[in-house]
Amino acid sequence: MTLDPFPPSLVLGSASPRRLDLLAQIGIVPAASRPAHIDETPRKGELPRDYIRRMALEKAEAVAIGAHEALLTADTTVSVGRRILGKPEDRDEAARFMRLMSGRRHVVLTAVALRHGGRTRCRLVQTTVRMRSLSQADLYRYLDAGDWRGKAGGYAIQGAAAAFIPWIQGSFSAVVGLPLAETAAMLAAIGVLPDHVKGSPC
Ligand SMILES: Cc1cn([C@H]2C[C@H](O)[C@@H](COP(=O)(O)OP(=O)(O)OP(=O)(O)O)O2)c(=O)[nH]c1=O
Repeated sequence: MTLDPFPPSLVLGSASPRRLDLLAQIGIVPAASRPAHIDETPRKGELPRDYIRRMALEKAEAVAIGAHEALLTADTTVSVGRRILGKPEDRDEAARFMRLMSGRRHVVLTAVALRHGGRTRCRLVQTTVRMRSLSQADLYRYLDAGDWRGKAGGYAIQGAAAAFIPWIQGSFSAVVGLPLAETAAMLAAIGVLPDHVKGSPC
């Protein structure tokens, strides 16, 4: 592989500590984090796939970058049929979301956008997740712990909710917020490589 001697400096357009941790897992350390603040309200009748792509792209437009920087943004949402379940506003909404997912499959969609040199690339990754039936006690115990805050659909597969999820098909890292295989490939295409690759002899 020919390595670009001047790869762009990576900016993570996110406030999510999970996205930073996921990037670190594959040896990518952004030079800066600049969260994107956008209105995340779905449009009337907007389909989940259209919505999630629009969110990642709007985040990619909302953050200013320099000529030698590349911007990575992402958005994760849960969909049950055509319904979009974003981050719950409060505990009651989280309870409604969990009841809707209990005992059935739902889809987690994550879109990743990468803006660099006047061009924006976007990838959408879909993962199907099965949640077992939740008893009232399961639900209340989970909600009391507060892990629903700031998570699409009101749960975190990387936390205690793992006990409710016997099966997924797709990308675990995408459910947590960033599909690592796809993101690594997008970054490699513009010369942003993991630390362990940068240091290796040719
Ligand atoms: C379904 C699920 C979502 N999530 C998280 C990933 C995302 O951080 C969050 C969905 O909200 P997002 O709007 O995608 O991201 P964010 O608000 O956390 O951060 P930013 O917009 O600044 O990038 O839900 C989990 O951590 N675990 C899960 O199992």
